[in-house]
Amino acid sequence: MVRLVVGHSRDLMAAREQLEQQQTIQAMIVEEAPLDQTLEAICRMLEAQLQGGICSIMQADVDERRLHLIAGERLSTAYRQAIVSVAIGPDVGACGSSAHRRELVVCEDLALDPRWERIADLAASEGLRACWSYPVIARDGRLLGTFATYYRRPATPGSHELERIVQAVDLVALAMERAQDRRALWESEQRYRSLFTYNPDAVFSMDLQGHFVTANDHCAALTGYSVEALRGTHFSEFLQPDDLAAVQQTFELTGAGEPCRYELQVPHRDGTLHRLDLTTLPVVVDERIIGVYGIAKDVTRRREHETRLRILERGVEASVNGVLIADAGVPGLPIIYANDAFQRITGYARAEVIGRNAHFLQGSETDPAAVQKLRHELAQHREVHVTLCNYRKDGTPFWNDLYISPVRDEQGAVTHYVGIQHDISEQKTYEAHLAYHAGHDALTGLANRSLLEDRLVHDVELVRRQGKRLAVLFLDLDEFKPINDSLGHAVGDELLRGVAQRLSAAMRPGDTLARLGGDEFVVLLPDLHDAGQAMEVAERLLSIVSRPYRVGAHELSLSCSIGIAVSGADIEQPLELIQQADMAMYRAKQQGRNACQWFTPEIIHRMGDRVTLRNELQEAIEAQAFELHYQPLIDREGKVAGVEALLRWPHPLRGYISPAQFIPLAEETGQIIPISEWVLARACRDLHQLDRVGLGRLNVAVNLSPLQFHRASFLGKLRETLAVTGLPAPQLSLELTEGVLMNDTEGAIETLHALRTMGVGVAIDDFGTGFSSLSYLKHLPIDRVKIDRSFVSGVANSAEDAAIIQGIISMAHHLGLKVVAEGIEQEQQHHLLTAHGCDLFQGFLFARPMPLESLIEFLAEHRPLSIDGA
Ligand SMILES: Nc1nc2c(ncn2[C@@H]2O[C@@H]3COP(=O)(O)O[C@H]4[C@@H](O)[C@H](n5cnc6c(=O)[nH]c(N)nc65)O[C@@H]4COP(=O)(O)O[C@H]3[C@H]2O)c(=O)[nH]1
Repeated sequence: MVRLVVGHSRDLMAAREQLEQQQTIQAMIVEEAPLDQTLEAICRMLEAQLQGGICSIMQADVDERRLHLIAGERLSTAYRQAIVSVAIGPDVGACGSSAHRRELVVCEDLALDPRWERIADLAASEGLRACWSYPVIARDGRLLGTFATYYRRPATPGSHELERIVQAVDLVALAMERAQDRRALWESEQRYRSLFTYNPDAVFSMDLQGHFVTANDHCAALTGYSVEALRGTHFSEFLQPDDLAAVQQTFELTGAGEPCRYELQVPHRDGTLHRLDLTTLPVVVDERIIGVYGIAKDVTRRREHETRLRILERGVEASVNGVLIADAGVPGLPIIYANDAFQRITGYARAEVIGRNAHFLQGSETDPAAVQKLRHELAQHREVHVTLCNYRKDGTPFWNDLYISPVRDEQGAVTHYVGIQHDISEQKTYEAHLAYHAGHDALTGLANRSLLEDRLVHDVELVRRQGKRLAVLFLDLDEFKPINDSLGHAVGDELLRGVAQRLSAAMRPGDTLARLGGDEFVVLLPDLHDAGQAMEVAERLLSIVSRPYRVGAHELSLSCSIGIAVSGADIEQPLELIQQADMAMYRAKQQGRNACQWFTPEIIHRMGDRVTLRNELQEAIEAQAFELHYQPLIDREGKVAGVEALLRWPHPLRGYISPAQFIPLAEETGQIIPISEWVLARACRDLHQLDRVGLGRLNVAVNLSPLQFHRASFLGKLRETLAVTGLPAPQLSLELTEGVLMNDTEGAIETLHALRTMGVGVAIDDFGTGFSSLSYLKHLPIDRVKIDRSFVSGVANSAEDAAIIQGIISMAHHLGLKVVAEGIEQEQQHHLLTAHGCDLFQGFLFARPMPLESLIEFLAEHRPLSIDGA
């Protein structure tokens, strides 16, 4: 009984001890003691409960299908090392097999058990003979590990042992599961902490009132305040006043469970504004919203970048230049972008060009050298600028001034090419136009002086090498000026074009025909075997030019004078040939026009004369070295009816020089103006003096030069001269040639009316030699016409001249005009003219032009005088 009691109390003690051990282990589990320590404690507990049992625990790595030793201190180090990692498999010892089969595996005698073959010796040396392994399975069925119990003798478990083992395995499962849960929780915490800590954006949380609870370092960087300073601060303190209401609203929405996302400008502590992309989320714990999370991304730079990009993109889009972008990373450099201007310039729609290489714009006229340069530079990844001919979609060519630049990435590798194209077709056309005009005469389209000179220099060099000769023909029209003056510039221009056409048609390939201006043309004949050929050409041109022209209603005749200069073997200055031909032409003119003249050195002397004459004329003007002579006009009764003032130049060496010689030169040089002013003043003064000496108020006719008549100051000067000299206007007559009136007719008629108003008379000089007819006279406020001397000289012998004179006189009388005949040398002429009704007579027959003193004597002898008849 006592024994029983003793046995009973021993059981009780064992049970209590067991319970305490279990509680200790449960406490370790609850207190989260390290897993290996807890498991060792479980091993010790079971070893204490099972006589001779040695326990070890392995943890499963299901993914790798292995078991790793985690507890089993009672085993030797060598043995533990041997089983530190065991595969899970059907026949791998006791543990590998039980993990595989998920059931108790009993190896009763390790020495005999084939599953222990691999480490049978080791087990034997360890003194182990039996091993039972029990799988540790989680509540959800996962394999957690195995629990092994070794014996140093062959053994199989009885119910007692099994019961203890199952209890211990339950504790192992609990400890392992809790450890795994803890581990999972800790990992999850780490994950979320990482998300918070390492987030490149500012992450923060707020309580439901809007105070910061947590904030990562980026929040500090973004605001300029430390994380500590942020904590507890209300978000409103970081906002601009205008944003408060809107942010409050989104905060409330998020607080009510709705995530929000918006952009906001937030001032940094240093005053700079940062643009934030802000996301707010509710913080939900146990299905209850306890706060608001915020994630703020600083998009300031990105927005600035986007704005810049947008502006740039807009700039590219709106550019008047075509812009193409090609992908350098793809073979064939396909176009990936084309702007509107490209579409406008080329006519290709964007979709038609994307994906193609831009060389489809090239065509037959594209300069291969430009394309070569383009390819070469692009292959070197360099910028390139070329101007090349491209083609639009409709096939028309255009000039493309193209700049291509490589675009590089941060590593310097070329990723794209940007091509900027500028359609410079108009500019090219303009340049071609200018180039053409730089070398051509606008009126006739012939070469101009500049092109002529280039060709001359080139041709002289060529003929020198070929051993040939070159001739320069200088051609000047003979009667062009009067035609131009009388019929107007339009007719003159038409005539020049006609001449140019005829000359052009007569040229051979290689010849050059140029117009130097006015009525001067130059021909280069570069392919001469002998100089005689040049004369043949010149004569042919003379006859070509002299064929009649029809311009509008006018049938016109022209002739020309041609000077010829031929290159010698030793010519140094090719341009001299033009001067030489010019001088020869001038000589041809002097010799009666409509002629050709070779250049000879003797001509140079003659030309020198002309220059000398001009200089002497200038000296005479300055010294007022002219004289004025007067030739009387006689009326039908034989009385002196007036005088004509005629200019005389007493040359110190050459005696009196005829106005016919120097007046044309003076008109060319403009020297006629001071001369004319002197003549007018002198004539007025002289005639006024005649009156003062009692010889009466005689009319004086003064010749007017065209240049003088058309000057704006003409009438003013005339009034001034009359006023200064005191000559009454009715005593003055002005003699004009027909040509003067035809040129600028409107202005001329106006001037004539002004003269009539003043009382100054007007006579048409040299009547009959011009191109006009009498009919135009009726529109003119004139007083008289002077029949040209050439008709008067023929009146006695030529019936035709007599008829013309008769016609002129009757028509003039019909218009109320007086008729003067000049150059009367014979009585018979006077007689006939009187018979035809001529009113006034002038000529050597009555008196030669004479100085004023002689005129005074003449008048004294021929009294009484009258101005009424004039
Ligand atoms: N053979 C011949 N000739 C006669 C006879 N009677 C007069 N003459 C000449 O005929 C010319 C008449 O002048 P014109 O036809 O106006 O032609 C003038 C006139 O056009 C121009 N001229 C003369 N003086 C002036 C002047 O002061 N100013 C301007 N602009 N031209 C002038 O020079 C031209 C020539 O003048 P001149 O040599 O003085 O020549 C004068 C005169 O000497 C004659 O019976 N027989």
